[in-house]
Amino acid sequence: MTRTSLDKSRIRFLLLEGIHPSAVELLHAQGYTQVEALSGALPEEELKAKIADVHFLGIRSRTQLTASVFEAANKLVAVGAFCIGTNQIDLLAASAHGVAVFNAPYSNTRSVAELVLGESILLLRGVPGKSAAAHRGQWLKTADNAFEIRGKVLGIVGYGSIGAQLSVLAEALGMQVLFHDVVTKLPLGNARQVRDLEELLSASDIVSLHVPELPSTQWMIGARQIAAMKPGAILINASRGTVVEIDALAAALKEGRLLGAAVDVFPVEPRTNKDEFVSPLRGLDNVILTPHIGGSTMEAQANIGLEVAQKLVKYSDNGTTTTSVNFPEAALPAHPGQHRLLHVHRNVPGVMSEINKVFAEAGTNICAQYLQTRGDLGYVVTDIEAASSERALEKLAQVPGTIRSRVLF
Ligand SMILES: NC(=O)c1ccc[n+]([C@@H]2O[C@H](COP(=O)([O-])OP(=O)(O)OC[C@H]3O[C@@H](n4cnc5c(N)ncnc54)[C@H](O)[C@@H]3O)[C@@H](O)[C@H]2O)c1
Ligand SMILES: O=C(O)[C@H](O)COP(=O)(O)O
Repeated sequence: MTRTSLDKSRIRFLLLEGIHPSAVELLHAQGYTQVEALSGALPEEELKAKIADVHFLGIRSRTQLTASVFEAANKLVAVGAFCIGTNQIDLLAASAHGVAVFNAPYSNTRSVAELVLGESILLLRGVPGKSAAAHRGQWLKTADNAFEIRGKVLGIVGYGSIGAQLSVLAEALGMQVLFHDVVTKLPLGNARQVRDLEELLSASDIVSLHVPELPSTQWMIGARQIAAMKPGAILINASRGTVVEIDALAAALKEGRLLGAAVDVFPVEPRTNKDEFVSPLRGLDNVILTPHIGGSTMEAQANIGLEVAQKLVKYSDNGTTTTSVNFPEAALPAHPGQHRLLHVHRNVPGVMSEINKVFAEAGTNICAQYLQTRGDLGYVVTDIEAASSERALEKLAQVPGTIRSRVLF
């Protein structure tokens, strides 16, 4: 088993938001025994108090990692987002504190696409309303406003991992797929990229949103865009709650301008399963409301638990940062018999020469050295003989521009 400078039994992991037990099992199997796993997200002040002693933090979409949280996280080495989205993390603050962030970019793609397709079929048949009525004792047997999915036009906004997967599944059911993306994308199957959002909205029977939370996607579907949709169309949002103006959607549904909607993500979501869900969409029978469970399947969660825990272990054990969302990416080999110095610094001229001066002045022989940069961040990894590492680490920490340094052996 690889060792780290800090004994593994002293490295503390905090996992929030009900991360799948596969993560804990993997961490234990790799020798990390100090793992605390909690079921919900923590309010900022509680999180700040708790994070002070934590080396690795695991979260999902609910935990807000603000600059102020990173300020309080003196020992934090890395964050694992056990999900796709990383909009809940201030990535600039993470980088400024030398904290690497990892996520699971593909593990729940299929789960979201399947949910959206299922909801599309149910909404086209008016099932949510008919089911709600049946629960109240009403028998709404009618073909009015009930349609097959075959031949309908699906408009996908954001043709990334989820949008593209949905496109393939939808075509298998006989749908015609249009998509809008800010990037020109190779269409899969017979899908077609349209000129702009307006064209997609006016041509689609179902519009499904799959964009990340960004300043450019905030409230991108408001009253004007909903008015541009076909009368009787369906809107599905399983992306982020800030993408749709929820009051405008509620108004269109109440007025019967849309046939229905399915919403999985909300501008404000309860922090835990014990908190109340409040939304203007509550009580509308033609709306499927789900508690942000697009990616919540046993398959996806078990895979995500393993994938992200593995990334954290690799970074902890040997410094590898492959697929990090904010760090320079370095795929590092093993370093048997040598000590490995990891140095995170501001990417400005002169830092590398200062670092190598430290080794030259101490007469330290460098066995291997790897450098990667990304934006303002530089990451240099140097393997040296064991005898010189303690002194070298001390000196490296004093190099101007240093953000963080540690040693692995
Ligand atoms: N409901 C859930 O449980 C759940 C699960 C997984 C992901 N998500 C959300 O879904 C989002 C999409 O996931 P993904 O894996 O497909 O991401 P992705 O990065 O693979 O794809 C996003 C696509 O959106 C496009 N895009 C960005 N800005 C756009 C804009 N203004 N207009 C049009 N297109 C734009 C990008 O170019 C990209 O092709 C995630 O960021 C996350 O927020 C939700
Ligand atoms: O970004 C994601 O992967 C989804 O929003 C799922 O988030 P969750 O892990 O909090 O369910």
